[in-house]
Amino acid sequence: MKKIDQWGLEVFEVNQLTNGRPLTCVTYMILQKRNFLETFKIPVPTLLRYIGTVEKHYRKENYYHNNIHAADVAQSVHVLLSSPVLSSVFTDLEILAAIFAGAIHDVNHPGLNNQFLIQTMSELAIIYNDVSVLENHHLAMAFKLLQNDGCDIFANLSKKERQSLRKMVIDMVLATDMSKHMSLLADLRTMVEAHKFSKGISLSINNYSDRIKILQCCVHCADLSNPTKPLHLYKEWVKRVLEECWCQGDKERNLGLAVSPMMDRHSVSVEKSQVGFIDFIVQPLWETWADLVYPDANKILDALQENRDYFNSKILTSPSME
Ligand SMILES: COc1ccc(C2=NN(C(C)C)C(=O)[C@@H]3CC=CC[C@H]23)cc1C#CC(=O)NCc1ccccc1
Ligand SMILES: [Mg+2]
Ligand SMILES: [Zn+2]
Repeated sequence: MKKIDQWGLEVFEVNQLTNGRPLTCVTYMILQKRNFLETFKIPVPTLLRYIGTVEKHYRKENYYHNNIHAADVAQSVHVLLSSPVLSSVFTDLEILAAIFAGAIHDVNHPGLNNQFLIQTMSELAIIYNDVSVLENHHLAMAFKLLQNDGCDIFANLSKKERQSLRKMVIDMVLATDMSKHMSLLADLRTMVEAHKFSKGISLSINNYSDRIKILQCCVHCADLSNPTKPLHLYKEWVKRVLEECWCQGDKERNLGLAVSPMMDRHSVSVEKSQVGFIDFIVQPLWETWADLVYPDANKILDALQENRDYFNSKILTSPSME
């Protein structure tokens, strides 16, 4: 139980121990730990039925975008929102929404990215008119499953709470679309700069757009947290994400489509691209988040630096080793 509060939970072990139900286990433990089952009158059987159904709708055949990733993101959100700097900032409803968003944020992911779905004019791209196709699908699926018999975990929330939670979850999951990354990061930077002037005053944000911005970044950070975890976990995620990308690359090649650089198993240097991923995407986001919650995320930032140095050192040695 106490491990549920730690950064770097052995989520692959949890997957083994739970016979492939890490999401159900982790989500239950988090809500239990936060006493949300009482606060929001969520009956345990209803929770297990709903989250068990959601877990089944994550595709186990995906190397990366599966229920283990969902459990990892939900638990990472839980730890990030436990940051002392954020302790009295968010309401229980906002925290419930963020953990729920983390748990469902990739449900029924096809193991293909938006670009592929759009280029092949897939059913999903037609339904969502090429706009955040995957992210809209994950949301629609998650809320649809709530309507299954005995699955409405939010049945005992007030109408107002249900509407507010639904809006926040939609805003958070849509923000996990990487095409939104740069604008989200720019907004977070602006907020952190503004906050620096109100030195010392604890993070007091009273308008929805600033509050949701931080929650969106929290879920986005959790979604991009692989490089900040203990190296053995990070390496397992790299293996999985590349395997999934290369499967897509193979499909693109077979369809005569241009193979995106990251998807080509013959071209990518794993180490070089990981360093690129950290330098261009992960580090800028995490140093801004670490600024916001200073000093609570310093250890995470150090782990990121160590992992980057590890992959960077591998680049320097591999050419000469060949
Ligand atoms: C654990 O590694 C990873 C974990 C996740 C991702 C994700 N990438 N993207 C985009 C950035 C291509 C997504 O939209 C995915 C869906 C949502 C969030 C992030 C996901 C990429 C890698 C990687 C890598 C890797 O080795 N070089 C590839 C790379 C190098 C430089 C810049 C971008 C990618
Ligand atoms: Mg996603
Ligand atoms: Zn994800």
